[in-house]
Order: sequence, then structure tokens, then C-alpha cells
Amino acid sequence: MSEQEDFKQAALEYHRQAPAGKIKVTPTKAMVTQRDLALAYSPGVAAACEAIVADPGEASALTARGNLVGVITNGTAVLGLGDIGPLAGKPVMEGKGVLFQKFAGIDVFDLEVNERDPDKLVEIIAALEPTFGGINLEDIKAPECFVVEKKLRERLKIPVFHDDQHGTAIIVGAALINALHVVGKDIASVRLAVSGAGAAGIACLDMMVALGVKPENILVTDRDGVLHTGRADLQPGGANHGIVRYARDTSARTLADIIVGADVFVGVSAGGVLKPEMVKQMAERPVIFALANPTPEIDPKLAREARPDAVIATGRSDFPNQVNNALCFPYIFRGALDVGATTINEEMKLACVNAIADLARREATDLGAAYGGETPRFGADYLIPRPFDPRLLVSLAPAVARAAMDSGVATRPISDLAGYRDRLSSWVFRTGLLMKPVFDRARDDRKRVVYAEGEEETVLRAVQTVVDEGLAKPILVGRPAVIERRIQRLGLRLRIGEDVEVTNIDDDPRFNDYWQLYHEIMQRKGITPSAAKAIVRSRDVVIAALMVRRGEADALLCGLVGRFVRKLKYMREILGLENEVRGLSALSAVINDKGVFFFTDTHVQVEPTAAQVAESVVQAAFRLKLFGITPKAALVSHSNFGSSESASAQKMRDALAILRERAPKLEVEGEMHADIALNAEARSRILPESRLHGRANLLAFANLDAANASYNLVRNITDGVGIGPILMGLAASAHVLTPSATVRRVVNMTAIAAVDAQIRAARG
Ligand SMILES: NC(=O)C1=CN([C@@H]2O[C@H](COP(=O)(O)OP(=O)(O)OC[C@H]3O[C@@H](n4cnc5c(N)ncnc54)[C@H](OP(=O)(O)O)[C@@H]3O)[C@@H](O)[C@H]2O)C=CC1
Ligand SMILES: CC(=O)C(=O)O
Ligand SMILES: [Mg+2]
Repeated sequence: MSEQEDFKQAALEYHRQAPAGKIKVTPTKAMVTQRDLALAYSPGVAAACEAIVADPGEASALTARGNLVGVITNGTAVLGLGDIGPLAGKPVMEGKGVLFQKFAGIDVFDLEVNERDPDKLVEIIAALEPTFGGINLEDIKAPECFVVEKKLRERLKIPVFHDDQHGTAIIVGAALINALHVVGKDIASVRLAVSGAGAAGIACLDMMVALGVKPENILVTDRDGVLHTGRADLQPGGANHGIVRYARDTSARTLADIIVGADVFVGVSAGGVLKPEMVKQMAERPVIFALANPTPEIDPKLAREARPDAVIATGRSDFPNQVNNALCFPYIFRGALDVGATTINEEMKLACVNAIADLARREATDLGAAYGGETPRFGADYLIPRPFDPRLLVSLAPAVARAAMDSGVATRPISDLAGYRDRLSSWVFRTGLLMKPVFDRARDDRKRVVYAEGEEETVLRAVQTVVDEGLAKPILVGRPAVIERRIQRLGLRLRIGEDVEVTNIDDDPRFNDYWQLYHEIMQRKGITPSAAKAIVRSRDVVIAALMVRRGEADALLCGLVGRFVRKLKYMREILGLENEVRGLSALSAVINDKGVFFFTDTHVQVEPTAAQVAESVVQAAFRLKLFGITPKAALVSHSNFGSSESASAQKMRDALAILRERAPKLEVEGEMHADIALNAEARSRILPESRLHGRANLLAFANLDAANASYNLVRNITDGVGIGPILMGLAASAHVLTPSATVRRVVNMTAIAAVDAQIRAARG
């Protein structure tokens, strides 16, 4: 089977997998008891109905309407597949629903309407206004789509947006601005050759003109060739009035004619219409946007072969520069819905264009697993952000919301835009809500955090965010020249000496002090002066720990490269333990759809004693309070309240006895099965007088295998986000990350380490 056939089979399998299709409706309120039924349905629901009768605005508070968008098509221009009808278009509409939900948390009903007559279609859609907060028209062919959209916009008081027109135009506008930036051409003088004068084509042309392209520099083709003034179908007043304005007095008749010397090609027509020999005729450093889906106007590989100097984009996700309206519609609707916009106007569209273009030119963040940990940099192969870029929501929706408010179409203006941005950030990063109190506290009194692996890309990107958000004063251990070079290469804005300090690992004036201190600490543990010099010279973590010990830094982060155990050894030697007997332990957290769960000890003690288990629970409970969470601890075991006599069950019973004495107010219970820890109802049946109420959020285990495996299983199976490991028990604030840590994780750990240092300083 060819690769292409293989892919088709995989796509069919993806859709076929039970439950069929890609989207379903899920209730958002409890429906467990008789009372729930009475509240949700008759008689309770009548109260909600009456409230809406009294004030229709209440619909957005009492129903899902305010967050519900109708994705509506009649199937007449589905992707580039053409007029395949509404039923066959349903997979695309479900797909749009998935993107609305995943990227912006917006709910969608997809409606595939069997109606080709534009006036009847308008009637049907207009009648649906009570259902929706907004309407996204999709894949309705030109010229009918122009009429349908215009009439609906006039009649409805909710945003109506034809995605193929304006979503495409917005993203093409942003990509064009940035592509011309890359090739160094002026928008006012570039010549355009366009294939496709349909929904997408005309809207893209209007947008490009609004952005500064001169109308006289544009020539357009459709299936009948060049739009010229002599064409019978393009006479003023005819059915094609929408496209007449792009008809020109020219002798050119085909795409091959108009492409000669063009600076930019925009294709929103059909696969394969642009030939390599045509591309060869374009001006130097041509920009080629071949956006037909699923097959572009030219295969990007052929375009590249024909013109190695070209900047190329397609609508597909499997080539660089995916110019697709998916980068726009979830976010423009998010901003519009959140301020109760009555429409999506030109100001909101332009705000979106500029926000997208800006975002790609700013340094990218780490895009996580979706792109194999790769972080792109602005240039020919990265003109616009990628669809999985979490910054899209946080940047675009507030820009759109602000433009709606400034242009007077917002019925529910947002006075605190910074707070709005924070809420979006919490939603998109998921760790945001948990981290917020820690971030706020870190900002109050910025601590000096030293990063042992200061040359690492992940560290540098994280440090940029740490500086931007004012979380700490960073110190990087590394070679200044290398750090400087990487800051440049990554397009970061960090200034050495101003935003960040650097401790030069090759040549720092404090080197003598460092090795002498290390020798003093280690002289009776077999380390000679020359060994001390060699270790300090070659181990970044040793330098970082010595800086903390000498009071030159308040907290330390390391572990992005190298082995956890070895880093821990140096930190333990240099910084010492808070309590030698009880030792060190590590706390990790998972945030997933069900909430936040903490696990201890996930990384340090292989076989802790009962006293050590109890110690790690006490330490962890204290840290949960920093996150604003009331600890509810469960001592997890294979045994349920004395059902087993095994040594590990006994250990957990002993740990509980210690905890009852050491921390009498702590809500903790044990030993118990993991499901009993999470299920209060089941627990109350076995142990009615349980001193743990509700679902446990802090799970302690009898050994490292159980804790570490549970943490990793929960994180992976629930697609959760990890926080930590947070080291507990060292005499200073110092933490060992793992090589898989993302930029976000490093930023989060910086704030945690900084607050940890504040608390120690306050204790004295
Ligand atoms: N990447 C993206 O984000 C998006 C891409 N698109 C793609 O753009 C294309 C057009 O979509 P849309 O505007 O909604 O559809 P329409 O049906 O409204 O318009 C299609 C246009 O392309 C022209 N066309 C079709 N086939 C050819 C051909 N072989 N040679 C020259 N011109 C041709 C049509 O000409 P005529 O009027 O003479 O038939 C018409 O002008 C599709 O492939 C779609 O997938 C659309 C939206 C977003
Ligand atoms: C992406 C899109 O909307 C289309 O190709 O029609
Ligand atoms: Mg479409």
C-alpha cells in the first residue's frame, strides 16, 4: 500500500473508532439523585425559563448558549472537494467542532442543512438565533455565500462569520505580512497572481487590499481563466457582482500569463493548478501560498525544486507554514463571545491579523509533545504560529475582545483585560490556576534563582518567561559567550548583566573561594584540594549549590541534563539536610480533568521507614497549602484498614500513628486502596468514622516503585500535566528536574523554588 493509501486507511480508522465520529454532547451538571432530576428538568427548569422570559440576557447565564456556536453548512464547497453535499460534509463540520472545543473551549452543534437556495438557507439559519451565541458558516460556495452571510449579518444580533471567507483572509493576511518581512518586499509594490475567486479568494483579496496591496497590482483567475473586463459573466450588474471589482482590462487570459514576474501567488482554488514551469517565471524570492485542501495548487516539494528561493505555505499540517483558518476561528469567536459581541467587524478582524503576525515574530515557546519538543523560530519556514501553540488563545482572544469593545459592539465589556488574559492562560496551560497563588507570591519578593544548566535551551526560554513575568532574578551557570549566542539564535530578549546574571563556569573570579569551600565541606570525605578544584571546575551543579550555600543565590534548579541521583548527591553534600534522620523526599503533582493530585515520595527514598513516610506527608501537606489547597491525605496500600498483615501494610499503619501524634489536625487516613482514597462514598461504607473526608488529593505510598509508577501512570493515562518533583528536606531551596521537563515546568518550578526560599528566609 502506498504511503497515501496508508494514511487514508488510518484516517478512516480514526473516524470509525467507537464511538463513531469525533464529537459528542456531555452534560455539565450532576444527574445522580432525584433532586438533581427535579432541578435540571421539571419542575426546576421552569424557574430558568421564567427568568429568561423576564430578561432574555439571562440566557447566557442560565443556558449553554453564550458558549455555543453553530457550525453550519449546506455542503456546496467542502474543502477543495467541491459540492459533495451536506451529509458528506459532516466530518469536516465535526472537525471544526473539535477545534473550537480543544483550542478555545467553545461548544459546537454542527448543522448540515440540505438547502441550496440561499434565501431559504438564510431563513433556516436565522430561525436558529435563539440556540446559539454565534454562527460560523462553513463551506458554502460562492457567490451564494456572500448573500447568505450579508443577509444573516443584517438580521441577527449575534456574530455571523463565514469562516472560509474571513477566517482564511485573516490568516492569509497575517502570513503575507510576515512573508514579505522575510523576503524584504514592500506590500505597496508587490504584484499578486491569484487562483480562485470564490469565498476564500475574494475575502483574501479584500483583506490584502486593506493591508496595503494596490488593487492594480492584482490579477485573478477562476475556472474560466483571468477575470478580465471583456468577460461576458463579469459585466457590472450581473450575477457575479461580488468579483467584478477584481476584473481588469488586460490581455492576459490564463494563470500561466499572470504568474510571470509575480511576487506573490495565492491559491484558494483546486489542487495542482500551479505548475513548476509557472513558478520558475515568478519574481525573485517569490511567496507561494498554495492553500487548496486537501491537495494544494502545487506540491510544496515541486515548488521548492523549481524555486529554491521561494517562501512556501500550504493549508496542510504535514508541511511547514500551515496557513489554515484553524488558526483564527476558535480565537476570534472566543474573544467575541466573551464580550457578548453583536457582530464580528473589520476592527476585530484586523486585530486578529496583527496578533497572529506578531505572535510568530515573537520568540516561540516550547510547543510540547505535539511537535516532538521542537521550538520553531521566525523565518521562511515559520511565518505564522503553529496550531498547537498555546499562546494563540491568550494573545488573540483578548486582542479581539479589546477591538470589539473599542469599536462599540461589545454588550458585556471586560473591564479587567489582564484578569481575562490570566483566566485564558489558566485554561490553556491548565497549571495556571494551580500556580497562580505561587506566582503572585514569587513576584512579591523576587528571589535569586540559580540555574545550574544555564546554557540549555529549555532553561533560556523559561528564564525569558521568568523575567517577563517578574517571578525571580535569574542567575545562569555556563559560558557567557555560549549563552549569548543561544539567546541570539533563539530570538530571545534577555540581556546579560541586566535581566540575568551569569556565573562563568570557565573563569569566575570566585573560583578560588568556591573550591576552598567545597574542600572544607568534603575534606573528611576523601576529597583532596586538587580533587575539589577539578570537581568545582567541571560540575555546574556544584557551583550552583556553592552559590546558594554562600548566600549568592536563594534557590537552585538543575537536572535538565544528567542523572537525578548524582545531582542529588552533590546537593545533599553541599547544602545538607533539614533533618538527617528523616531524610529527603520528593513531591510531584498531576493536573488533569478531574483535578489536582499530589504524590509522595516519587523520586528519592526507595524503601522509606514509617517515620520517613510520615515526614514526607507532613512536608507535602505544608506545600499544598502554598498552592492554596487544603491537604487531604491518604496512605495508599494494597491493604484496606488492616485487611493485610504484610510488612508494607504495617508500615503505613505505623506512619498513620506517627502522623496522628505529629500532625493531629491533618486530615489523613490509612492505610487504604487507591480507589478508596479517591471515592469517599465507598470509604464511608468501609470506615464510617474516617477522618479523611471527600476525595484525597495527597497520596502517600509505601515505597518508591508504587509512588513513582502511580504518578507516571496517572499523568500519562489521563493526559495530565506534571508539576515537580519538588524536593523536600534539604536545608535550602533546591530542586532537581528531569530531562523531560518542558519550558512551562521549569517556569513553574522557578516560582515554587523562589517561594520556598522566601519561606526559609522568613523563618530565619
Ligand atoms: N487553507 C485554508 O484555510 C482554506 C482553504 N480553502 C481552500 O480554498 C479552495 C476554495 O474554497 P472556497 O473559496 O470556499 O470555494 P468556492 O467554491 O467558493 O470557490 C472556489 C474558487 O476556485 C475556483 N476554481 C475551482 N477549481 C479551479 C480550477 N481547477 N482552476 C482555477 N480555478 C478553480 C472556482 O472557480 P469557478 O467559480 O469558476 O468555479 C472559484 O473561484 C478550496 O480548495 C478550499 O479547501 C478554503 C478556505 C480555507
Ligand atoms: C480549511 C477550510 O475551511 C477549507 O479548506 O475549507
Ligand atoms: Mg472551509
